[in-house]
Amino acid sequence: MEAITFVLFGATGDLAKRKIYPALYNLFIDQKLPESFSVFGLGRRELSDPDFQANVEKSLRMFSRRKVIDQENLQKFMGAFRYRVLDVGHKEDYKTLLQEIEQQEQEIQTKSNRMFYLSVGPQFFGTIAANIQESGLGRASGWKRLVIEKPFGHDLASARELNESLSIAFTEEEIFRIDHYLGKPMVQKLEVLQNNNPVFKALWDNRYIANIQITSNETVGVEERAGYYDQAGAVRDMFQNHMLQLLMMLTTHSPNNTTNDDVRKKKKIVMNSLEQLHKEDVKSHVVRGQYGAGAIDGNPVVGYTSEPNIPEDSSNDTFIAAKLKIDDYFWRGVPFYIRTGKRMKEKSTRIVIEFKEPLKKSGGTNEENKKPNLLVFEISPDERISLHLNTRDPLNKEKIKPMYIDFHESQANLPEAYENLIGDALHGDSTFFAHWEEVELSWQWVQPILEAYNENLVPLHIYAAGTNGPSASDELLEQDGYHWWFDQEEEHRTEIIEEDLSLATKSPVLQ
Ligand SMILES: NC(=O)C1=CN([C@@H]2O[C@H](COP(=O)(O)OP(=O)(O)OC[C@H]3O[C@@H](n4cnc5c(N)ncnc54)[C@H](OP(=O)(O)O)[C@@H]3O)[C@@H](O)[C@H]2O)C=CC1
Ligand SMILES: O=C1O[C@H](COP(=O)(O)O)[C@@H](O)[C@H](O)[C@H]1O
Repeated sequence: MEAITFVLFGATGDLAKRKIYPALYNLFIDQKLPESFSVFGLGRRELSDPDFQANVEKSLRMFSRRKVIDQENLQKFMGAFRYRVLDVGHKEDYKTLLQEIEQQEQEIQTKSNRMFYLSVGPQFFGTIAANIQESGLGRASGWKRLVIEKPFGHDLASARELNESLSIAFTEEEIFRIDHYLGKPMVQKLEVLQNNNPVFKALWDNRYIANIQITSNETVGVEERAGYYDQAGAVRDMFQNHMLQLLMMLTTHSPNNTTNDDVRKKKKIVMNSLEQLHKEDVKSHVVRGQYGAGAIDGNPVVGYTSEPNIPEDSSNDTFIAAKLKIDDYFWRGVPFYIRTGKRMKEKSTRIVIEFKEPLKKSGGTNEENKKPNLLVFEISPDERISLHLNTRDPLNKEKIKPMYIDFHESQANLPEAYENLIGDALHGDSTFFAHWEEVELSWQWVQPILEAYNENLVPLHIYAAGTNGPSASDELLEQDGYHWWFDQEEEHRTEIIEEDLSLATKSPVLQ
């Protein structure tokens, strides 16, 4: 791999500490960084190189999935890090930085490949891009790339404006928009699972699928992010990006051996086929919620408007459930229910595919226990694929008994989302990054919801912390004859797992 200079804006920030340094370290240990790799960390505060390196080491010890034990490797890794003061608005800071970077590139006599990672607030993106361009930092003799974090805009208009400002200095191929859900190992498997397993591929459409449910529930509240979150809400923080990306990754129908361009094209097709909501329809398709006081794991927690720095009269959304439809050959008629919320009963990100029930009653069997077939992708906190089937109860031949086929991979050895994504960006592979057209189409779909919220056309349901959200979200499915799977059925499911462990040798297991 060619030499790379990694220029990190926001090197003293929370994201760098919790995600970026551990990801780089794990890539280094896995020998996925080039031999010649240097990091210029940037921020306004004064820091010496040794102090900066000590901070990086602290972050590895706190947040890396691998224990830092090998001193020799650690010293080698640390040797790549230096820190420079740069205020994003000070043009002369960029010039000084350019001189330093050029000097170093000359020392190792290599082509200049520069990756600019903007781990700073989005209000700085445009200024930084312009200054990179103006200072000459963007004139690399090799490649240059820009990695940016969400939020990408506040609505459709601001996202477009932001994109224009980045285009001054970077082409679309050079921009890598991070959506960390796309880096999650299970999400990266969805397309491969579909394409390489005829049993899945054959069933992947409206002939066999009754509905699809995509959930990302969290138990945490707003935490220390009041300033950002009270302006964003669940719709911007999670739905417009992560949730719609999950929908795209699940529903694309791609040929085998797809290139990243194919994946992006297919995702765009899905977004273009989404039935557009009008502001007036939002109320019947979207449930808006905000958590009130309640309990998480038995511990009392305050409601959203009593959280520090949240205005008492805030009508910000901390929960959203929506019903979507994709009007294309494969998905016409299949409802997609998507929800995400804070201060929910459990932390769980999962996709549940509920299959249709075309089979006639099998003669003589008591079908009271019969359940629809379900295919479940658990994305986090654990990774698991499970298939729910019906079989004969060996103890009572007249009865149907649910059976559960389960594949579980230990998270411990899996790379983290940021590791996957930063590794891909260093290699120039943009498959698991959000293309501008997807981002624009996502904002376009969400825009009527933002407007309806703004004009108070959608009621704000207060739900108790530690529950499954407002009952209106259950009604969204009930009116179509469905329910959210696993909200009420936790015990039932645990029971099945335990029972099936005893049958493990008899049951087929997806491995
Ligand atoms: N933290 C997280 O988990 C996540 C964060 N993000 C996004 O990542 C970005 C960074 O977030 P986070 O690390 O939490 O933010 P922090 O507030 O923790 O860090 C902000 C960083 O920006 C630097 N900075 C601020 N103003 C300037 C300036 N004028 N010139 C130069 N540097 C400046 C700060 O350095 P200094 O004070 O030294 O100038 C600091 O390093 C944001 O866009 C956020 O939305 C996205 C997903 C998750
Ligand atoms: O991007 C964000 O994601 C996290 C949830 O991520 P997960 O990987 O833990 O599911 C969320 O807490 C945060 O509000 C949001 O900005």
